[in-house]
Amino acid sequence: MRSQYTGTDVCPMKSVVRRIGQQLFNALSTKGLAVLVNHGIADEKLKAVYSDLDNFCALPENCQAQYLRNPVNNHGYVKPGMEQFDATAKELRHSFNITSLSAASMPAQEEVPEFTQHAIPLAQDLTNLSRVVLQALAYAVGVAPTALLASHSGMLTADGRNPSTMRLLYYPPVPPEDEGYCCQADAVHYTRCGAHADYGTFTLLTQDSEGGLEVKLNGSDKWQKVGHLPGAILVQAGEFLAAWTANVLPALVHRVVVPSGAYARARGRHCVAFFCHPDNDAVLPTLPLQAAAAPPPPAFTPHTHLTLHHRLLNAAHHLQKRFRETYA
Ligand SMILES: O=C(O)CCC(=O)C(=O)O
Ligand SMILES: [Fe+2]
Repeated sequence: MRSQYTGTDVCPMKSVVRRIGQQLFNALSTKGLAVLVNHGIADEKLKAVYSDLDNFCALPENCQAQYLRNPVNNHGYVKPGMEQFDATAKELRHSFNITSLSAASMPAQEEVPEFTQHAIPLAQDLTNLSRVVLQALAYAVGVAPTALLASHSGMLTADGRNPSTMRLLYYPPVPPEDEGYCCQADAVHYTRCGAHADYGTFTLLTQDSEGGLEVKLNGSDKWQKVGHLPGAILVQAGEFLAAWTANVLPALVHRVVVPSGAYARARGRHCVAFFCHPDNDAVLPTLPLQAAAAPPPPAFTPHTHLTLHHRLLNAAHHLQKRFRETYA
């Protein structure tokens, strides 16, 4: 059924999508985070992509260099240290951002044999799942069912009108606390991913079982660990959704910490994040819920504190600003 979706088509199972919308809205408004199960994306597809990224990360540096991120379309490889959310720590993370599905923009067959065959269908699945989430959200916030689909119509179309991105992430093992580069001498503090909120509408996040993801749930200033629920996909509200809903659906602040204990530190961690963004020229309707009093903004952080000025920036400018702040 999914393959019938084209651009702004509405998912035919209206009552199901409506119910999902209500549950999503409740979870995102009270916590900033929701969990999707029975979404139809097989775990094998994720594992295959995790392993392709391992193979990419094992390539010689000069070979990886051909695929370095292009700042114009945000597509490509981001090596450790190139993107920093936290200026006080060195972030140990390899990412491969995918904003174009053309085979030519993927690692070559001779270098990582099945990268393209695995990444493209997964990106299509996550785009389709994002469409269901968009439609569900539209019901929940009381706008026309097609309103959010229409303003996110260019996801992964590679024509430059929508910055949505599927990102593959690999966090390499780190030495035990009491030895190596992670501790003393240079006094540099290392982490896996510094605290931030994502920039777009929402993020779909899948992770392996290694742990380390922590969140500040709406209204709380305490970091809480996100456990691993096999097969589940997390939905995290982003800054654009927060701005559009006047913080009724606040952006989720999250980070990934280096685990403690030699065993856990000796293992790498994998994740796939699908950042769902509006089209660059999207004009979203005013929400009926904006008439209601908006809750106070979350306690944290430099990245989520959206001023009126930010809200007036269009989605594309906001994203470019965030890229300038975080990419070397
Ligand atoms: O690895 C993760 O679980 C989160 C990654 C992340 O937050 C990001 O890339 O924006
Ligand atoms: Fe994130």
